Amino acid sequence: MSETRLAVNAVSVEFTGLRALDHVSLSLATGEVVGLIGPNGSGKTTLINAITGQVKLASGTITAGSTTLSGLSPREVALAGVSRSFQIVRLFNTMTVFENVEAAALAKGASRTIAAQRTQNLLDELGLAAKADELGENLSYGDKRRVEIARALAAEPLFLLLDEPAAGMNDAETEALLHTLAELPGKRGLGLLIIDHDMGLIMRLCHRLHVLASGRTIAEGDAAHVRSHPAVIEAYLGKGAAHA
Ligand SMILES: Nc1ncnc2c1ncn2[C@@H]1O[C@H](COP(=O)(O)OP(=O)(O)OP(=O)(O)O)[C@@H](O)[C@H]1O
Repeated sequence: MSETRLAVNAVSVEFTGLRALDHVSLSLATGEVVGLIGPNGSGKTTLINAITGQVKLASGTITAGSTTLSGLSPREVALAGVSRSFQIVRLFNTMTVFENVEAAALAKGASRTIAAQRTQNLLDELGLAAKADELGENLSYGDKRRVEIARALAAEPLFLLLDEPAAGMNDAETEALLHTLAELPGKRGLGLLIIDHDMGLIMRLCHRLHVLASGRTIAEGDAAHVRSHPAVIEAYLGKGAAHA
C-alpha cells in the first residue's frame, strides 16, 4: 500500500486575544502512530480542531495526500478521509451501539448491506459485539469511548485523530484499548494521531511524539529524545527543572 501523508504546515489559530497555535507543523503518514502531548491549554485539541475544520486557520495550510483540507467544512474533511473522536464523547444516546456505528458508515455513503457488515466487523474488533443492542445512554464510560472509536472507524478513514481516548478508563480498559489501537495502523493502513495525558499509554503506543507548549512546537521525535529534552522537562515541571 502506498503511503499518504497528513501535513500540517505552519498553522496558526487565533481566538480573541489569544494565539492558540503559532506556526505549528506536523506530519503523519499512513501506518504511523504519533502522540500529540503537552501541558493543559497548550493547543492539542485546537490542532485537531484545525485539521478537522472545526476552527478556522489564521494562517498555514493542511493537506492529506493531494487534497487541501484547510478551508473545508468538518463534513468535507471527514469525507476526505480524516475521522476524529472528541474529548467529551458524542454518541446518540437513544440509539443502540449497532445503530450508532451503522449511522456513521451510512453517513460516509456505504449501502445498508455494507454498513451493517462493516458495523458487525467493527463491533467484533473493538470487543463490543455483546453490547450491540444496548442503548448509548446505558453504556459504561469505557464502552462509550470504544463506540466512539468504532464510529470514527466506520467511515474507513485514512487518518484517525483521537482526543484523550483513555480518559476516565480504568487500567484494564486502558490496556485493552492500547492493544486495539496498536493494531489499527497495520491492520487498516491508517495513520493515528493521539492526544492523551496517560504517558504510559502514549510511550508504549506511539512511534513518534510531537510536543506543544503555549501553542508552539517545543520538541518532536522518539520517546527517548522527547523525554530528555530540556524544553519538555521545563514545560511539564516548571522553570529550572531542566537544570535541576
Ligand atoms: N473556542 C475557543 N475560544 C477561545 N479560546 C479557546 C477556544 N478553544 C480553546 N481555547 C483556548 O486555546 C488554548 C488551547 O486550548 P486547547 O484546548 O487546544 O488545549 P489542550 O492542549 O488541548 O488542553 P487540555 O490538555 O487541557 O485539553 C487554551 O488557552 C484555551 O483556553
